[in-house]
Amino acid sequence: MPAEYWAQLLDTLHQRPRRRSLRGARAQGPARLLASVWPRQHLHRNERLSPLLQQALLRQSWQLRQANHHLVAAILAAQLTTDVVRKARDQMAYMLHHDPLTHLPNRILLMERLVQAIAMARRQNSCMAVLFIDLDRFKVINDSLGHGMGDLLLQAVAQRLQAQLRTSDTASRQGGDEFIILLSEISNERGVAELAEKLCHSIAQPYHLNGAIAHIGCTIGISLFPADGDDPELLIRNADVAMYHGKQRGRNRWYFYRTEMNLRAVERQRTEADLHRALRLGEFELYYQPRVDLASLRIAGAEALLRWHCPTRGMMAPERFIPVAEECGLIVPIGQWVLRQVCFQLARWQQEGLQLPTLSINISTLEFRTESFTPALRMALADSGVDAGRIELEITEGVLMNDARASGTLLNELKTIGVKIAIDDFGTGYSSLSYLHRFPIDVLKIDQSFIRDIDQASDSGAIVNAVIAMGHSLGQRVVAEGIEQPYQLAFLRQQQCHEGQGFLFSKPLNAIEFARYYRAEGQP
Ligand SMILES: Nc1nc2c(ncn2[C@@H]2O[C@H](COP(=O)(O)O[C@H]3[C@@H](O)[C@H](n4cnc5c(=O)[nH]c(N)nc54)O[C@@H]3COP(=O)(O)O)[C@@H](O)[C@H]2O)c(=O)[nH]1
Repeated sequence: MPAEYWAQLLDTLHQRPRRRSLRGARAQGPARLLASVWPRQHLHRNERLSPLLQQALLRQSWQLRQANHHLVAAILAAQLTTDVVRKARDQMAYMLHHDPLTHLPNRILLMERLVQAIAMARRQNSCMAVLFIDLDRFKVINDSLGHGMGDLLLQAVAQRLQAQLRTSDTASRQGGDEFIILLSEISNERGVAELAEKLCHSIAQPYHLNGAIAHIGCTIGISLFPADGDDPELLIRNADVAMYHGKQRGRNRWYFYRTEMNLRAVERQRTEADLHRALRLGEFELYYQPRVDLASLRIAGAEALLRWHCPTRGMMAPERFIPVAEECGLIVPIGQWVLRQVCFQLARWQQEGLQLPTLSINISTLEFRTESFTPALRMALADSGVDAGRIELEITEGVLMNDARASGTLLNELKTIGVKIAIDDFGTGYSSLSYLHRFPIDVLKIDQSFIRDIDQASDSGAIVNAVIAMGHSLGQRVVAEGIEQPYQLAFLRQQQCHEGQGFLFSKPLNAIEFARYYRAEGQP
């Protein structure tokens, strides 16, 4: 055994450092070395170790090896534990930074990368882009095919997005059907536009999901650094504003952010706040547009149309505020106000001897689907004492066909109340003819776009003819909207369209003007 071995062994046995005293002895061989540290009686005269000591040393040596093995095992165990901990830590970090469904980076990771990309773009005096992507009509897929299919679709969309990007770009999912892409190195707007176009095209290709085929589009809003913002939040917000703006224009397209869009968003918020006040302070008024029986040219009824006397912005047409009211849910209390107002106006006119046969009301999707709708209608009818048969509810095709089964149930309930049902803007939406036949519908109102282009030779003329013929055969009254010209009236009368409405007869009038107009026509 080398002297060093024995020296280490003795160090271990005595558990104290002996380096100083050993230094000199080491050079002289094991016996000298031991003699320097070990009591003299354990050495033979020829300076060999006594058997007793040899045994003790071997035993200690063996114990030391055992101790070493335990130490190695402990180190290995510690190493294993560290690996498990590291793995768990890595997994947690991954989960914290990624969307569990698509495995794309989530908002946290995107924000980190945005911060880095902005810093880099600043240093290099370069540009970058943020693309806010929202799927069009994803809810319809989710509702019709189920949430499982919806999840598969989102995963497929994530893959298609990633397939179009470079490794330096980041595609992230924000939740729901919203994705954000960070393009960290862009040369010009044109390149971004081309990529956005490719993304729209790719997303719009059919999806084969567990045997079903789904179609979906997307709307993309784009903001650029540094032109549209110099921090992550602002870039995302402006891309979102551009996307939101796009949703209202035309879907499956991309839109660069423009400052005016933000003004529009601010305007929308202001409208929402003002609508609350309008309801509270009674700033709404109903106007009435006569509906004329085209055979006799006598007034057969009227349509109630909402107007808002906004103290700061003047008279507001419904197109400026109904979409906002629908989005924020205020259309429900506004609609209930309209219902009561219409019923009480009819009752008032009746007391004044004005016998208007029918008064129609526009009903929005949200109102129609709200549970309080039929109770509110019943109450308005009961409180005003008006005959339900004189009230007509105008509902669009879209409202009816979006959950046709529930629509059928609700329409039947409305029929038991006794009100009439009209399909508004007929021809512009999607209707299944079999449902049209089964639903208890009294009136089809042909959309004014067809009347505008009416002409014996035009497609619109052919469509109008077909709707009139269908109405006749299904026993439904057909009303043409937007009659402005005598030739349109002549065409409709020739085709035996039942009723018409439009500026040719009268614009919408307030209640006093309407009563005057009605009496001037010589009607009771
Ligand atoms: N949920 C509710 N929606 C409502 C209510 N009141 C109105 N609306 C919705 O707003 C839409 C627009 O209404 P308005 O600006 O009043 O326009 C109506 C008419 O003024 C217009 N019209 C009528 N005749 C003509 C014409 O000859 N030419 C022409 N260019 N426009 C004309 O059409 C509108 C009526 O259309 P319709 O409802 O399809 O019969 C309105 O369409 C409602 O959707 C409300 O109380 N609640």
